[in-house]
Amino acid sequence: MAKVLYNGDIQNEVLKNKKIAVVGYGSQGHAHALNLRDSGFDVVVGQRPGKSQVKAENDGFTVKPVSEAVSESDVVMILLPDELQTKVYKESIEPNLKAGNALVFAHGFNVHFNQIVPPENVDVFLVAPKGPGHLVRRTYEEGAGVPALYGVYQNVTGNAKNLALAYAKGIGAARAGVLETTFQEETETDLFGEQAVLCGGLTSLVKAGFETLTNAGYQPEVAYFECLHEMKLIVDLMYEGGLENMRYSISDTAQWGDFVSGPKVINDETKERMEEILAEIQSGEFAKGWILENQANRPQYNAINRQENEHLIEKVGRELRSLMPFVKQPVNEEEQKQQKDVKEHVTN
Ligand SMILES: NC(=O)C1=CN([C@@H]2O[C@H](COP(=O)(O)OP(=O)(O)OC[C@H]3O[C@@H](n4cnc5c(N)ncnc54)[C@H](OP(=O)(O)O)[C@@H]3O)[C@@H](O)[C@H]2O)C=CC1
Ligand SMILES: CC[C@](O)(C(C)=O)C(=O)O
Ligand SMILES: [Mg+2]
Ligand SMILES: [Mg+2]
Repeated sequence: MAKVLYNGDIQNEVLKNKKIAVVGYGSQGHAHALNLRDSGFDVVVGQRPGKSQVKAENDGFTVKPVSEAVSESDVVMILLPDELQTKVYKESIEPNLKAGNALVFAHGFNVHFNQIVPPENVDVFLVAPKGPGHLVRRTYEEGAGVPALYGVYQNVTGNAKNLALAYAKGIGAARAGVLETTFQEETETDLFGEQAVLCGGLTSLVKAGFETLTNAGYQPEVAYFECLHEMKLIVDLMYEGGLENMRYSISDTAQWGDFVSGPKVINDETKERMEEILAEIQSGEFAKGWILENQANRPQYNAINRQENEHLIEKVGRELRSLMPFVKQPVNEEEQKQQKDVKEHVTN
C-alpha cells in the first residue's frame, strides 16, 4: 500500500516564514490563496488586470503584476491555464526567480512535456489536488478537504519535500490524504482520468444515454432526470462508501441490471480505446495536439464548445434546475454575481 499522509503526519512550520505568490486567481488559484491564508500563511496574488484581479482584491488580497509578486516571494505557485503558462513563465516568472525559491505546479503538464525548463537553482515540486478548485475551497470551508498528490522534481534546498507537504496541508488536502507521485505519473494519470473517465467518459456516457431515450420518443425531462440529475445522487453514494455502498442503496433489480448490462456498455473494446488514449498521452501526441490547437486560436475547441452548450440536455437542464432552488448555483454564475457586486460597490 502507498503511504498516505494526513494532517498529523505533516509539520508546516517550514512554510510559515515564507511569502507565497499564487499566480492566477481562477478555479485553483482562488481556492489555494484563500485556503492558505485561512491556514495562516502569507499570500500575495499575481494577476494581470481583469476579472480575476477584481475578484482577488474583493477577497481582500494584495494583488500585484505577476513579475512583482514573484520577485517579492519565496514560493511561487503557478495556477495559470496550462496553455498560457509557458508564455507568462518566460516573460514574468523566470526573470524574477531567485536562487533557493520554490517553483510549484498543480499539474505537471508543462514541465513533463518540456514546455517549461526550470532553472537549476530553485526547488521544483507539484501539489496537485485531485478535485476541481471550487470544491477545494468549498470542502475546506466545510472543514473537509480534497486529496492531493505531491511530487518533487528538483530539490536544491533540501527542503522541497517538506515545503510540498506543508503547502498541501495549507490548502486542506491533508484532511483527505496526501500521496507521493512523480511529474510523469501525475501528468499522465490526470490527463487519462479527465479524458477517459471523469470528464470525457462521463459526459459521453450521459449524453449517449439521454440521446438513446429521447431518440426512442421518451420525454427529454425524464431522460435528463434519469441520465444526468440522478448521476450525482448515485456518485455521492460511491464517494461515501464505494461501489458496494451505492449497490446497497439501489434496488436488487438495478443491481442485477448493473451486473449484466454495464459490461455491455463498457466492454473490452472500450478498454482498448482507453489504452489508445493512454498511449497518446504517454507519447506526447495529445500534448502536441493541444499546444497546436492553442497556437491556432482554438478553432476546434471553440466550435465543439458552442455545439455542446446548445445540446438538448443542456437546454432542458437549465429549465429544470431553475425550478430547483436547492440545487447549488453554478460556480460561474456565482462568480459573475460577485463581479457585478464589486462593480456596483466601486461605482456607488
Ligand atoms: N481547474 C481545476 O480544478 C484543476 C486545475 N489544475 C491545474 O491548475 C492550473 C490552473 O488551472 P485552472 O485553475 O483551471 O485555471 P483557470 O483557467 O481557472 O484560471 C486561470 C487564472 O489565470 C489567470 N490568467 C490568465 N492569463 C494570465 C496572465 N497572462 N497573467 C496573469 N494571470 C492570468 C486568469 O485570470 P483572468 O481572469 O485575467 O483571465 C485566471 O485567474 C493548471 O495547471 C491546471 O491543470 C489542477 C487540478 C484541478
Ligand atoms: C478532472 C479535471 C481536472 O483534472 C481536475 C479538476 O482534477 C482538471 O484539469 O481540471
Ligand atoms: Mg485532475
Ligand atoms: Mg487535469
